Amino acid sequence: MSEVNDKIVIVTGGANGIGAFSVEVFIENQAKHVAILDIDTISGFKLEKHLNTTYGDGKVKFYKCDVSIDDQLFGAFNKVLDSHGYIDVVVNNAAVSLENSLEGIRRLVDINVTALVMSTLKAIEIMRVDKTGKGGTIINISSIAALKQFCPSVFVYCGTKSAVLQFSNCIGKQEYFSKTGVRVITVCYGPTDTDLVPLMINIDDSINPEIRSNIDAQKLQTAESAARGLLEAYKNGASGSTWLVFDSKVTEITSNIDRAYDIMSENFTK
Ligand SMILES: NC(=O)c1ccc[n+]([C@@H]2O[C@H](COP(=O)([O-])OP(=O)(O)OC[C@H]3O[C@@H](n4cnc5c(N)ncnc54)[C@H](O)[C@@H]3O)[C@@H](O)[C@H]2O)c1
Ligand SMILES: CCCCC[C@H](O)/C=C/C=C\C/C=C\C/C=C\CCCC(=O)O
Repeated sequence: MSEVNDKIVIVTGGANGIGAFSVEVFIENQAKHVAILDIDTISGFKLEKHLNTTYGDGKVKFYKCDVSIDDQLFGAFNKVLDSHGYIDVVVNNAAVSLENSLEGIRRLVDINVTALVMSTLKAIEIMRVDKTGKGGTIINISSIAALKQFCPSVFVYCGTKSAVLQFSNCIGKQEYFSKTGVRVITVCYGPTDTDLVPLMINIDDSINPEIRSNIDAQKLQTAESAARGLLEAYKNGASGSTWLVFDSKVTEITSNIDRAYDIMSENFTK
């Protein structure tokens, strides 16, 4: 079981929603420090103040950072390293869902996929035991949207969450983990009550009413219960494992994913 005690943690998109509760759950469980990387300065500074008042000065620091801009992302990692000497855990949580313009779709892919890949690679570089690191954990946030073929839906958003799942599972494989000592775990949330869900809007306006009514019919778990599920995955997950946090219940679904890939590749020769 992996402990949170004394860990230096980064949470991207940690100013609101599930990310904000994830920050609190790590602090509550004795993390040494959590860095919030987010573009939302108002919520970020407010959360920093609230958590430092509740848990003690210096426990949390907000860094204004657009994760899709490499200089800002890597700059924030370097500041955390300069201040604390190490990074133990990175939760790649930042994402957007609004795909109602071509420009918005490009930004969505940049944030949901490219930034998450860059952050993962940077974190591995810092933490890998076969270089100068001492190991660590990366948790990449995917979704039920990667596990089911929703239609109509926000198709690009669903594609980005599948990319997160496949990338994280491949780079998290035991063969690579045994070299780097850096666990990569994927957490897929089910529908959760945050600002992201109302912003699921397709570029094809003709399908938006159906998307909306399908989503409105859903029971949403709370952002806090989603974050508590993340902690369970952190504590118990092996590298390359996948966890579903749906309706406030946490289930390891690694064997389902492996079975699905076995089926999809059954006619391929090795
Ligand atoms: N809410 C759900 O139903 C649900 C379900 C499955 C998966 N997820 C995933 O959970 C994660 C958290 O989502 P949420 O629902 O809490 O969303 P949210 O919109 O409440 O929070 C997202 C946070 O990311 C930040 N962010 C957006 N763009 C950024 C950027 N370029 N750089 C830095 N920060 C940025 C926002 O400012 C915000 O604080 C996402 O990866 C999302 O895809 C959410
Ligand atoms: C991302 C899926 C959007 C699906 C909308 C669609 O019309 C189908 C809905 C059918 C059932 C809805 C069940 C779950 C989806 C609702 C919200 C998912 C949030 C997932 C996420 O934010 O990643």
